[in-house]
Amino acid sequence: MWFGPPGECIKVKGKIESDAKGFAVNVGKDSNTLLLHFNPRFDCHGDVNTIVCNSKEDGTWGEEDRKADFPFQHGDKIEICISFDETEATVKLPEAEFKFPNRLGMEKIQYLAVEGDFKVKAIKFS
Ligand SMILES: CCCO[C@@H]1O[C@H](CO)[C@@H](O[C@@H]2O[C@H](CO)[C@H](O)[C@H](OCc3cn(Cc4ccccc4)nn3)[C@H]2O)[C@H](O)[C@H]1NC(C)=O
Repeated sequence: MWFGPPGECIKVKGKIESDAKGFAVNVGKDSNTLLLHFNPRFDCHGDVNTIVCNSKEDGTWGEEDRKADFPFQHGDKIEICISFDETEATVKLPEAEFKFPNRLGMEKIQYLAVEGDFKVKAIKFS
């Protein structure tokens, strides 16, 4: 099942564990080819309260992009809305929005994975 860019968004609804160290939302072609690895870190890999974004091409990570804002707290129930076009991916949260370049020029995705300390409640393609 392919998911295309024109104005669609992937909504991931869930709850951040109360003792979360970090979680990640990955979208792309498969686990080795990611348009976006969106990885909020509460305390892991030496990062505290930092969102790390990256791409992955044939299994190789790209250049990390660390965001300034960290609009997450332990135990939060959130909805993350991911959309993208030929130039960039957009991650929309209730009070924040993050952009990440579409480095791979991906035009549609067929892979979504949520990992780490996040309890998925619902996933919606709209
Ligand atoms: C300072 C020299 C070493 O640099 C460090 O190199 C690490 C290894 O490449 C970087 O960590 C990796 O960053 C990647 C993004 O650039 C990914 O986040 C790598 O994690 C992949 C992954 C996901 N998961 C599942 C998961 C996800 C979230 C929570 C719990 C499990 N397990 N491993 C994560 O291991 C880490 O971000 C990087 N730190 C810096 C400051 O550059």
